[in-house]
Amino acid sequence: MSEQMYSNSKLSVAILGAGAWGASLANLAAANGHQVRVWSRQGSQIQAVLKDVQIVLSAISMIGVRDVASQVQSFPLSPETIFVTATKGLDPQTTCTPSQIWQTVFPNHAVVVLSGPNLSKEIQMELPAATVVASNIPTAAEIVQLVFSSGRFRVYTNPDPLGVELGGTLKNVIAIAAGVCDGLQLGTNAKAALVTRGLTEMVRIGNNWGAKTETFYGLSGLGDLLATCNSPLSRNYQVGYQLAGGKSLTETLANLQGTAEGVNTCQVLMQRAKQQNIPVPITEQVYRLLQGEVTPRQALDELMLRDIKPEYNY
Ligand SMILES: NC(=O)c1ccc[n+]([C@@H]2O[C@H](COP(=O)([O-])OP(=O)(O)OC[C@H]3O[C@@H](n4cnc5c(N)ncnc54)[C@H](O)[C@@H]3O)[C@@H](O)[C@H]2O)c1
Ligand SMILES: O=P(O)(O)OC[C@H](O)CO
Repeated sequence: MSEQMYSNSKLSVAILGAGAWGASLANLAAANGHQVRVWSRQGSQIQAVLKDVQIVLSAISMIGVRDVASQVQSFPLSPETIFVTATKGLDPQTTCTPSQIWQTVFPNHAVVVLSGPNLSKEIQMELPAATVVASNIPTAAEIVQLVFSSGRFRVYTNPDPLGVELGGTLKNVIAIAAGVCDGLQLGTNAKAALVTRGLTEMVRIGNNWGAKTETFYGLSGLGDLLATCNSPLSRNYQVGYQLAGGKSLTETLANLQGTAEGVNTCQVLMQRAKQQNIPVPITEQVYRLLQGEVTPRQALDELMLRDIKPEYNY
């Protein structure tokens, strides 16, 4: 496949998942003149949506990715079909990322990760935004870049799909902590410290996984961390904010519109951090808060009263 071949052509795109993010991405591709079909488990037959498509984009919540990938596997697709994953989560059974699941199920296809500071409500309002598409196969990322790029959605390519994917996934846990920080009215200094040390924690986990440090300082890492930690539109931020206000996790999730992936991601991360011996103090306090083991104030004290140490181990 070549980018040249695709640059002026209108592609056939299947979007799996008709939630907030799937619908927004469908609108962006359709606005560029591509033929877009959307599938959701409540609606049309998956077979009809997949027929003759060149791109399959998944915006399914993490909980459904493995099942949907194996459903897709039972239908014939051209070997040229590119898979794009826009899910920000980790598989609880294997700790795999969504792209690792898609690549395992479709080992001979190109897989592209799409991730960035992309609060879907703002994108639906046609406000300007930027994102990143990353793949081990650069031409596949370039094709996906062309499908979604427009005057209101600027798409960058990146050669580190794991780093791009982990940035979008790990920041959700820090966004829960940021919601707690604002809910407790801890101030701007505290928030700056939390987000900065949160980024350090993301880099530490990402490096252990094999991702590149510099990717976390780009749009899909720092960019998405800033967007999610500073916006009440973020479901993950909302979870932390409600917990700080004294609501239980069950009550908070019952009233939440859409998916807050950070809740599940936090459990998976703790499991992996323990196995790999990675220090993750913020994630650990978010985990204990979600488990009901500490109050938001106790979690804050635990973080502040750890042994003092250098900022970096150079
Ligand atoms: N909303 C955003 O601003 C945004 C932006 C970027 C990335 N994301 C990521 O995209 C993913 C989806 O987010 P969303 O906001 O669209 O969530 P949502 O809750 O609005 O929609 C989730 C979609 O996944 C489907 N789904 C859920 N469980 C399923 C299952 N078991 N089998 C099949 N389908 C299932 C739902 O039917 C729905 O179509 C999440 O991983 C999220 O982190 C969201
Ligand atoms: O609503 P959230 O917390 O899932 O965040 C949405 C996006 O990930 C922001 O980029």
